[in-house]
Amino acid sequence: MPSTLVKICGLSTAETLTAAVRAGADYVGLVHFEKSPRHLSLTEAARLRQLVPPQVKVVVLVVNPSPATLAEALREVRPDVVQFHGQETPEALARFRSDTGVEAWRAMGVRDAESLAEAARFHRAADLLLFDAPASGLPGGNGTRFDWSLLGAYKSPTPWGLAGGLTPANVADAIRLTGAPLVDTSSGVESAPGVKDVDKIAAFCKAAQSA
Ligand SMILES: O=C(O)c1ccccc1N[C@@H]1O[C@H](COP(=O)(O)O)[C@@H](O)[C@H]1O
Repeated sequence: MPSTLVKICGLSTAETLTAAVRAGADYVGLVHFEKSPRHLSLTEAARLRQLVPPQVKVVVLVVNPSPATLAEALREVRPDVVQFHGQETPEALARFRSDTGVEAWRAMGVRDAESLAEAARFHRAADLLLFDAPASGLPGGNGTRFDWSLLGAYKSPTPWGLAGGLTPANVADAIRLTGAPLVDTSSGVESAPGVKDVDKIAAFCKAAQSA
């Protein structure tokens, strides 16, 4: 079985970004959302982007961005992926992909089995569905998990990933229980909101890669 892909999100310093790359993360996430403790200006995100080697993909996270912000993010940061973490519609995502050729991920809050049925609306529009806990306070990045057993028998024509409250201590169980092909964490590798911890980043990657 191929090993689980790992995304470390909300990186905001050169030291922690480099730690994620060294630990073998497949994706590194840069948050552009002013209400987040992990927010980066596009200039800061562009500077960090330059430190990422070609084998690691850069994800820019946005929440209901304006067309101008989205265009500027693409121009400045040149991400491999844009992670949409708001109420973006399937039509908007499909248009984004055909206009730009950039990969589009859509985060979905999972409350119950119904939520997974709703995700089907995005099957042709998104490159990947990212199942996260429902929004509380922020649209994401709250360190809360949902009932992983909902994904136990999940089959999808669209690639998908698991997020929400994942930590070095629980990620292996999460992978075993859900079979997630990709796992994504932010709060779980921090010492305080917005402050990444290099040891936790290394422990998370190791636990996910050996699950
Ligand atoms: O990280 C944030 O501040 C954030 C803000 C707005 C939307 C999403 C955000 N983070 C993403 O949410 C999931 C789960 O995060 P956590 O591990 O539970 O903290 C993940 O994709 C984060 O990148």
